[in-house]
Amino acid sequence: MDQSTLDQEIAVEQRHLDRVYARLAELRRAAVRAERDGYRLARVGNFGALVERDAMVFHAAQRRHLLDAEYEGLVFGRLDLRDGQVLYVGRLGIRDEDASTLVVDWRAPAAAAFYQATPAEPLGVVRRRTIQSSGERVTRIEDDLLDPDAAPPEMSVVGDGALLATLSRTTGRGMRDIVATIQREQDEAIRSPGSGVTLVSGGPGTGKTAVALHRAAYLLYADRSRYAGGGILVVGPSSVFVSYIASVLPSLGEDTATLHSLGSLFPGLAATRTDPPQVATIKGSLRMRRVLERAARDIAPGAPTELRLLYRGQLLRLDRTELDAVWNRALARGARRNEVRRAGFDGVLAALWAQARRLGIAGLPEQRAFEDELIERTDFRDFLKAWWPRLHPRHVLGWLADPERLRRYGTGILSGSEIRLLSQAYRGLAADGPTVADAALLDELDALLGKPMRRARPKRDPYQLAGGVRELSTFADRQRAARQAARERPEDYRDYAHVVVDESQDVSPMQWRMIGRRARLASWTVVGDPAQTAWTGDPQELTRARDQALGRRRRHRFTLTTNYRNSAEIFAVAAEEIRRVYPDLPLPTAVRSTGVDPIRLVVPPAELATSVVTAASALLDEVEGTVGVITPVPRRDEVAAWLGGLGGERLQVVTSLEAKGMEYDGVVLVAPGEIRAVPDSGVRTLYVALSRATQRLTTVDVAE
Ligand SMILES: Nc1ncnc2c1ncn2[C@@H]1O[C@H](COP(=O)(O)OP(=O)(O)OP(=O)(O)O)[C@@H](O)[C@H]1O
Repeated sequence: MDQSTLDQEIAVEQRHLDRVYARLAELRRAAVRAERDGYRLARVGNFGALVERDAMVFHAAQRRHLLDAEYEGLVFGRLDLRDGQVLYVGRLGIRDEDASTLVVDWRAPAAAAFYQATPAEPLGVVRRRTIQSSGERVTRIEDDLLDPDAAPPEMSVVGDGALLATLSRTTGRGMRDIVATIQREQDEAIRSPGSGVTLVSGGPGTGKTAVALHRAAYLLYADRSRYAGGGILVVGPSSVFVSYIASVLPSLGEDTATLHSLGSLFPGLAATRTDPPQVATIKGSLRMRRVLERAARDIAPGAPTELRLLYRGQLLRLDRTELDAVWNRALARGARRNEVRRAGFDGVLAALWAQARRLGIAGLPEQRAFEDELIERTDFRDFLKAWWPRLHPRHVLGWLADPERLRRYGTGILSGSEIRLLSQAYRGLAADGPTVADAALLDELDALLGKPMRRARPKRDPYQLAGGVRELSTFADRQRAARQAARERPEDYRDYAHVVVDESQDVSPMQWRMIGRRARLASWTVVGDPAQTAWTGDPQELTRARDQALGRRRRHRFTLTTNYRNSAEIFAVAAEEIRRVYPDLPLPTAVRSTGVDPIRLVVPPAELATSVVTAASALLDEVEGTVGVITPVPRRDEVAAWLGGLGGERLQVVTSLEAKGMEYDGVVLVAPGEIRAVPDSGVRTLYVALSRATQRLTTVDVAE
């Protein structure tokens, strides 16, 4: 391919891009005009005009926001079809003044061929072109000739593959969007039906996360009113991971999805602390539900065990047995304790009334008046509050820190050694706060305790200012408030229209229940890789819990087979590791080779610190992007201290568990032997850690 042909082809695409950006500028001006007209309308001053203005300004502002957000790389593809038609594919659809199509949205059916056409099945596409640009300038084009027989003689074909070019680029701190280079098997999963459950599996680096996020964007495009209305919830394993992927959805023009880590799904919690694997396994087991059921019905610590009241000179007394009888009656048949407090109180009043009658107290009024009299008394009200307090799940979780209570709740459900382990783990609860696994237990307790009866607080209206005027001062405020209103749902919102679960192999049975509570009306996308699981509990229990959450919805299965992340040299090391436990596991194929083998160091314990620091500095010099230092869980803080602030923003220290789903250009893996030695899940966790790097991997092991 000579330079002049390439220049000519680039010039052709530049002309189209110029037209698109000129049209974009026009559309943007129109949006600004609509906003201005909206404000003018406000001067009319009546209420109807104000409401109309709100709507007009909001839509215009939204449109303008979208046009601004999608500015970079707006057009990234071109299809030359057999019938001579040319289609441009981009981040959003744009029409010319005469309604002819300038750009097709990548999610539209017409754009599907861009991702699905292959030489074996060209789907009417003769040439597929990927266009890269910077600002408004075309910088590079790459072609695939899919149907040579149908190509007109003057058609030129340039470049040597957009995919590999994208893959060799360095990574920033966030995940990149791959909208220009989505591959066919990925596209099929992205566009699978919105209903039911879409299950996507595949080895490390096969694009499961990328697919899940692009699918969320696709669903929002395909049926905006349904998915933006109900909302899409994306659940990832850790907060490190959630901040890593958070950049992708806005870059796809979507900021309406809600992202949560497993530790932040329970309202008001942002747990990042993890438990040792054996403890996490106990906390994740469905048996915990039965343990929590017992706790949720138990008397609160320090609650009075009898009631004594002096009434008109006579002692009224309910002893423990009588109180327990009232308690059990009120809590019969699965009633939820916070919701039946009133029934408990009524039971106490009824028992006292019966006693007063038996005692034949002189001047006893009617039952109603007797009860009113007691309820007025502070000592009686204090008793009720202490005997049947309104409980938050955190209170009840806190009871598990008392070894005697835990033993009582766990007997016959957990083994003696499990109770001891759990008891030890909960010793730190008050000081360190709940762990990630506790989030699911809090959520379970919330379901068991029920909602306390409270008067509902009026919901805040983002447009409402003091004095009841629906007004906002500036345009920026209005835009921010409107976007926030779309995203901000009540803290315990549960009616999502779609739920995406990433790294699903690490969701414990109790966590499946927690997610399931938010997905009763939802369709699902579930992505994961069983070979990367850290779960060490009963696999059947895990399947059962997952199936229960997913219900009877129809399942659509997809498998991804190409590893786009690791160089072939790096993935070979990871593959060797996982083969120890799964000799026959089908593994993905890594498409890219760097010609650089990973470095394996083994050093005496005293030299570990200096070796890790040296290796990290070397990688910071060698790669342009990020370096991850992955450590065994107990060593994280120690290793972070060795490294000080080395590398600044470019370097991140994470544990082998936090590394899940993450990606770095260079990885230093500290003490892989210690990660492998963790019972049951060690090899799988090491496999995850070994498959995080795109360019360089150095492992630093400790000599025995
Ligand atoms: N079609 C593609 N074009 C370009 N890059 C891609 C493509 N598919 C995936 N990638 C890149 O490959 C890397 C791995 O993708 P991703 O993290 O989604 O994989 P994963 O299957 O979730 O991995 P893991 O299971 O190891 O966490 C990312 O950098 C992603 O951007």
